[in-house]
Amino acid sequence: MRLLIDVGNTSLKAVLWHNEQAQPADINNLPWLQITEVIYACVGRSDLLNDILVQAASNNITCFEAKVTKTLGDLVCAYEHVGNLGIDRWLALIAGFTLYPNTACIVVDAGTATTIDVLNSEGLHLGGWILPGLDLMTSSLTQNTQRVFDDGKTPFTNELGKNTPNGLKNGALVATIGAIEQAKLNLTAQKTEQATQIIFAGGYGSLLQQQFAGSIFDSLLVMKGLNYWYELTETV
Ligand SMILES: Nc1ncnc2c1ncn2[C@@H]1O[C@H](COP(=O)(O)OP(=O)(O)OP(=O)(O)O)[C@@H](O)[C@H]1O
Ligand SMILES: CC(C)(CO)[C@@H](O)C(=O)NCCC(=O)O
Ligand SMILES: [K+]
Repeated sequence: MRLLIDVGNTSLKAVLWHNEQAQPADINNLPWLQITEVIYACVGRSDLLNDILVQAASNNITCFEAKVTKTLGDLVCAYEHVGNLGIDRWLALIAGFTLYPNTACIVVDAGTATTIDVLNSEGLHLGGWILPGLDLMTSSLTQNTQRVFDDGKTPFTNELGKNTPNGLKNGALVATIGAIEQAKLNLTAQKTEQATQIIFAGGYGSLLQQQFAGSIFDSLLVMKGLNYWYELTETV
């Protein structure tokens, strides 16, 4: 089985991949005797990995760090400086491209930040945007104003706000929805015949998915991307 690790800005996530399925991994009690390789990606604090990489080395298990490259098969990165693109974004794109071949995709990863990446049906990454995540949007407002407050119980909805927490929470949600709508325009401009697949991942992915008919939420998107990255990179 494979150990897959995604180090983000808020948390480190790990799963064990076995028989095409993900199992939860307890990073304090890993089944080293059964692990065949470690594949990891990091946009956050790399020191969080130290302990695991040392344990892997002492068990003679090879570790692979996923990196962004200009191309991976038919997938082409939009960035000129590919090393600047977050590896989590690249992995989510790899997963989108592999799960929905020949389909234009908008890939949205909604965690600490919300990233929106646009991929045409040929595998060309057209680029994307980085927005503050929903919590960062609201906390930056409550922390930098005197009178904007959250009550800790108001949900995010797309309705007009009629009190301050509603205005705050819904403002963050509709800003994010609006950006996804804007992303769609970049694909219709490309005369794509097929419908665009919108794919959500991340802590707020499920909430956002409910705003877009026909879209999907995949909590394992980045992990699947890690697996595909490894398989596609090894066979090249
Ligand atoms: N059901 C949920 N489970 C986990 N997080 C949730 C949930 N609903 C909302 N969130 C929010 O999602 C965010 C966490 O998302 P996620 O785990 O995708 O990324 P992250 O670890 O914060 O980001 P990064 O990958 O940069 O570390 C937090 O802001 C959290 O409040
Ligand atoms: C935007 C985040 C923080 C999202 O996790 C990550 O993808 C990242 O650190 N990206 C680097 C900047 C970029 O993607 O252009
Ligand atoms: K993330």
